Formats: sequence, C-alpha cells, structure tokens
Amino acid sequence: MSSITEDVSIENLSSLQTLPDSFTWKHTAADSVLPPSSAAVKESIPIINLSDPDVTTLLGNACKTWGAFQIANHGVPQKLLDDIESLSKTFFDMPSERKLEAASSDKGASGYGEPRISTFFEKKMWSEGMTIADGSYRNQFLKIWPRDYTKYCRLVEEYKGEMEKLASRLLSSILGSLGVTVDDIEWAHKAKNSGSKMGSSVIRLNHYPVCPEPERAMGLAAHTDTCLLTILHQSNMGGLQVFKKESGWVTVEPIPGVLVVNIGDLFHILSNGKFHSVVHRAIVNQTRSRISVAYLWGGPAGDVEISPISKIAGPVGPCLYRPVTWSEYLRIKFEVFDKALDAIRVVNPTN
Ligand SMILES: O=C(O)CCC(=O)C(=O)O
Ligand SMILES: [Fe+2]
Repeated sequence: MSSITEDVSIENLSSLQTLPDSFTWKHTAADSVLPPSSAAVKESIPIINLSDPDVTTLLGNACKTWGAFQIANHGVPQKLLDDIESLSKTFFDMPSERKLEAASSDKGASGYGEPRISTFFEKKMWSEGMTIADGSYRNQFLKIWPRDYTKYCRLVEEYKGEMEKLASRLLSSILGSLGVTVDDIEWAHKAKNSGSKMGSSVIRLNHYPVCPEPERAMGLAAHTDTCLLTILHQSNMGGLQVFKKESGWVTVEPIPGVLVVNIGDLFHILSNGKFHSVVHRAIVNQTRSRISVAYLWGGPAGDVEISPISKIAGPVGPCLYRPVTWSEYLRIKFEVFDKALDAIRVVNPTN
C-alpha cells in the first residue's frame, strides 16, 4: 500500500484519476447494486401526491412497506430547492483550503467534514459534506463568505422553516395512518401547545464528486437516519438507494421537484416497530458529480423519554422498546451503530 493513498483527503477527491486503496470497498454479492435477476419489474419507492384525498393511507402503506417514499405537491417552492442546491455547489466548488476553513471541530457539529458514520467503516467514503446543526454554521459562513454571509444565512433559515412545516405536516398524516395524533406523544404535544420547536433539526449538504471507479467505491455507506424523518432533496443525478429485504438495493430515481422522505430510528421506536427506519446509501458515478441536501428532523431535547406511543403499543401488544432519552439514544447509536435499535429492544417483553 503506497503512502500516497493514505494521504488522500476528501476535499481533494475531484482531482483524483485513480481510486486510492483507502477508498476501495470490497463489495460482496449481498451488497450488490443490482436487484436480483428474478425481479421482473424494476421496483421503486412510492411517489405520493400530498394533495391526494387518500394521502394518509398512502403514506401509512409506504412507511410499512418501504420506510421511504417520494412526495409531489409538497408546497416547498422550487426556487428554494434550486437556491439551496446552488449554495451547496458554490460551497463544494471552493478550493480545499477555503472549505477547510469551515471544518467542523467535532463529528456531528456544524461544519465541513467526512460523514459522521465514517468511523464505523474501514474504508473511506467518496463524499464530502457540510453539516448545519446549530448556530455555529453562521461563523463558518462568515469566514468563507464574508460578502454573501447574510444572504446565505437567510436562505438556510428559510429552508429550515419550510422543511419544518412540511415535516410537521407529514408527521400528522403518518400518525393518522396509525390512528393516533401528535397529541398522543407527550413531548410533541407540549411543543405544539407552547409553540416551541419539536427538537433538533440538522441539514446536511452532501457532495459526491465524479469517481474514477464507481463500482468499487461508496458514496455514503448503508445506514439508517437517527431522527424522526428525513426530507431529502437530490439533484437530478441519481445515487440514492434504499434497501428492501425482498428486493435488495433499489435506486430512487430523481424526479425534478419531488422530495424523498425516509423514516428514521425515532419514528421506528414511536411506532413500536410498525414502521421501519429505512436502510439506505448513496453510490457514485463516473460522469457527473452529485449534490443532495438532507433535512433530518426530530429528537426532543433534555430529559424527555422517548418510547413507543402507548395507544399503538398498549392495546395490541407489548412495548418493544424501552424508554430512552434522545441524548442517550444518540450515544448508543454512535457506539453500536446499526445495532442501536436492538440495544434498546426489550428482549422478553412482558406486557
Ligand atoms: O445523498 C443521499 O442521497 C443520501 C444522503 C443521506 O442519506 C444522509 O445525508 O443521511
Ligand atoms: Fe441518510
């Protein structure tokens, strides 16, 4: 293994002509990009028109079957989606030194860097990202964009506002499919009544540069999102794949103006496992770079305990997950990663 390969860092990926060893993944058959040949029809996650009179049922079915879906007629202005995408492009097109001025001090905090999940994988991922998790992104924007700072901060805040509105609307409808409401979740009910935010939200700008050997690389490795739900805007370049037990990896083809929604671990817990947080990943390609903007929503702050909604779990069966605070769950997730839900599962539920 040459030492050159080990020096490669993510801010320089675009300039590489060959795939360094540290970025070369050993894909196994189970990990195949292609669905099994027996799959006669090309599957895809449901596309749901939010104005459909049956929207609640459609959302419920999609959450049960896939843990992911696409939404049309969502009400987020196209200009806002275009603007956040071009902010992302402007950022990732900057020279490495400038991007590094916005480097995050800590994994998970605001700033530029590798995906947070990278610590769980031996090989490096072919992507770079900018996390907007708390107010400190403003200082980073000020450093890199002294002239456009106000414009870009305003854009981020507007994006957050629109996404939060949409996420709340989705939450209500999806809960409706289970016969419950936001008021059945104590902490969400309190937040709603006091007019305060439901909890944390994080925006992650992802960039997947053109890759010399995409079939041996990985843009973002398989994971579930650690939140209630994620709303993802992907540029017109595909790369997102969701995992379905019966089918394997299924590509989510981008449709202009349509957003992708993923069910996260927190929704999995609240629904007592009726909805599954979807395993997904991003692959890369040889011809065009790709941008995605993920809005990860939910997770109450403080000492609030999260547990399955009693109306869902109670009457029909035992609670499958023990109560856990958001900070405890995050700690568990970043210790045991894909075993986090198992770690809080009640092994022998006694009703
Ligand atoms: O880029 C994508 O399509 C997926 C991004 C993602 O899964 C994430 O940011 O958590
Ligand atoms: Fe994700």
